[in-house]
Amino acid sequence: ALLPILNFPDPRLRTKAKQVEVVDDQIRTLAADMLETMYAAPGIGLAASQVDRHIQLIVMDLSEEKNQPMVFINPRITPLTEDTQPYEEGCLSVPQIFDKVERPARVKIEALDLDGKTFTLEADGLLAVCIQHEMDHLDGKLFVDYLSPLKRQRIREKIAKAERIREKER
Ligand SMILES: O=C(O)C[C@@H](Cc1ccccc1)C(=O)SCC(=O)c1ccccc1
Ligand SMILES: [Zn+2]
Repeated sequence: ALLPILNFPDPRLRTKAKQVEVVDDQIRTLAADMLETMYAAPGIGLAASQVDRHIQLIVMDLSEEKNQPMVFINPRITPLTEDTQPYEEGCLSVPQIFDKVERPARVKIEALDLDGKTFTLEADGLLAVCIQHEMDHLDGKLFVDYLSPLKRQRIREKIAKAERIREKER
């Protein structure tokens, strides 16, 4: 089922996600709903926090054909290098806004899969950028938090204006 995505500056996006205790059918159904919601947006990642479910669950699919879904449960990342790289990020919770964010260029990811089995993954490039962006969501952090206060204020005004226009059209 398609799930509603929370939009900045909704305070619920600032909630810290809790660990998943048991990987059961409820988690598997939520992961499937999150993938469906992500593909429909469209997006390449989605954290449970964005659909107002505050548990440590992330879905991603960086493939062109949108047929390589990845699921991370209780993910932990460790940077594999001090080198950082800038990347133009977007966010399904901050529509129409894109801006550069510096993040560690390579990371090691350790997480549970949908069978509850632990796996590790080394990531660089867009995979490293996206997993770190999603992990921030689970900590109640948004990519706009890395921008200047002035830019963040401008983004709030832009979103508020877009919402006023949508209200009028209704
Ligand atoms: O809000 C999210 O977590 C999803 C976000 C993930 C992300 C994208 C780019 C850099 C960092 C994190 C998005 O998917 S935004 C939409 C987007 O970037 C995109 C959409 C369609 C195709 C390719 C990219
Ligand atoms: Zn995001």
